[in-house]
Formats: sequence, C-alpha cells, structure tokens
Amino acid sequence: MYCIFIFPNRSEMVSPAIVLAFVPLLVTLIIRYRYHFLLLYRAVLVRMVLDCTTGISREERAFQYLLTHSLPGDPDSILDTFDHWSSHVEYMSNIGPKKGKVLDRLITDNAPLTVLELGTHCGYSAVRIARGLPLGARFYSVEMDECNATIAEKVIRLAGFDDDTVEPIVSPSEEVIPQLRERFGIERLDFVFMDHWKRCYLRDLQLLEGSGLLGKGSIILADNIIFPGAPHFLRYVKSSGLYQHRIHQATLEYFRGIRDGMAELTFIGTK
Ligand SMILES: C[S@@+](CC[C@H](N)C(=O)[O-])C[C@H]1O[C@@H](n2cnc3c(N)ncnc32)[C@H](O)[C@@H]1O
Repeated sequence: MYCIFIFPNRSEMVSPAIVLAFVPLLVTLIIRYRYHFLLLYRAVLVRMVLDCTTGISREERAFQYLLTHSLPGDPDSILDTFDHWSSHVEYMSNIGPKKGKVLDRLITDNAPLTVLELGTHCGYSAVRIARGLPLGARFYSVEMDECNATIAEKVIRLAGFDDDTVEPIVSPSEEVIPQLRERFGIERLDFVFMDHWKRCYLRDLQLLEGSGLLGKGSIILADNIIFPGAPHFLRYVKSSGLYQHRIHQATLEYFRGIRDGMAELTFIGTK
C-alpha cells in the first residue's frame, strides 16, 4: 500500500507569529464563554455518553432517580429531588428553583382558574404550577414528544395530581391551540406558561390571540427570552400594543453564569 503525503510549499504555510496572535483571542473566547462550553458538556456530551452506556433516555433516568429519592404524593419533595438531579447529576432544562419562584408567585397572586402550559417536558414546571393552583382550577399541559409526555404524566401522578387537576395533552402546540375551545370547552385562559421551542413563541402567541381565549388581565409568562432568546417574540410584544410587559432578569436554570430572563405579559386587549 502506498501513502502519499502532500505538504504545502513553504510560501503557503501560516507563520507561527500569526498563529500566536490568535492565542489571546482564543483564550478570551474560552474565558468569556466558559459557562456555555460547560453547558454544552453537561447538556449534550454527558447526555450522549449516558444514553449509550445506560441504554435508556435521560428523561427515564431522571424518573428512576425520582422514584428512588423522592416522597410520592409530596410535590415539594419531587421538585427538590428534580432540582438536585439537574444540578448535581445530569443537566435538565426544567425552569428550576430560581425562576420557578417567579412562576410560583404569579400563580399564588393571581389564582388562575384555567391554565395552559406549552412544553411539559418531564413535568417539573407542571408540578410547580399544579401545587399552587386554587381548588377547582383546570390545568392543561401540552407536550409534542410522546416519550417526554409519558414520563411527565408519571411524574405528575407521582406528585399526587390526578387528571381532574392536570390534563396532559400530547400534541404540537400549533394543533392544540385552535382546538382549545371546541375540544376542551375552554372559554378563557387566565394564565399561559410558554416554555417550548423559542421559535414557536411568536406564532403561538398570535394563535392564542386569534383563538379569542385571552381576556383582559390574562397573564402569559414566557421563559428563556434572553437565552436561548426569543427576539421576534419580544419585539412583537413591545410593538403590538396588546400587552403590558415586564422582564424578570435571571440566570439560566441550574447555571449561574448564563444570563436569562422571563417575560411576563398582561393582555390588555385593544390597541
Ligand atoms: C424546555 S422543555 C420544557 C421544560 C418544562 N416546562 C419545565 O420547566 O419543566 C421544552 C419542551 O417543549 C416541547 N416542545 C417544543 N416545541 C413544542 C411544541 N410546538 N408543542 C408542544 N411541545 C413542544 C419539547 O419537546 C420539550 O419537551
């Protein structure tokens, strides 16, 4: 077997001085984005390795952990255990305890009777919302991924909430929103929590407006509007004249070093 090595001629070789000139830039980028690299490592690389070595999904691993470390029927214990898992075992993009407190406060202060969540994932935020709801409230949580939805339902039931309180809906949000009135008999949404793919925020907000289910005072809380970010959504909210809005500054769930925030919108109706 023959191997052929092709060497660039000397005039095409990059001078070491130029390479060295890039070192400070590279070091600056690494320092500046160290938390993003850490996030990539924890959220993607560790997950891929564990998916291969355990043969089960991250969501299933999280559920196994909850089963062995939390108290069934105790939402606080489920949430604390989930927080411990996501901070110390494997990264998971639940809303987390810090931004979760803003969600808790909005739910307690407004006592919404009809609530919609877009993006259930494993049910962390659904448990957080359900534990603060007033008696008789109805809560619909939408997840398009069937495997996530199966885990979420088990987590929600493990926390002690039956389907009279939390109704999981397995479907993409863009299909569910136009059906909310006819299929689920909803007249008005008092509170909407948006935490699905950020590129869907604007489309789904406009679908909600079109559905006529937002009334004066309806609240929409949208997570991750700074990281990964939802710039078109924010621009629309600010320019539409349909909302009063407020940004809650925060950091990314389970990550001190990455800036994030939530947008709280109050529907005021006419332009
Ligand atoms: C960040 S996770 C949700 C985390 C969850 N809210 C929590 O704090 O525990 C986003 C979830 O939204 C789901 N999702 C994304 N786009 C969706 C859509 N258009 N309709 C329904 N679910 C969607 C994804 O499958 C994923 O499970």
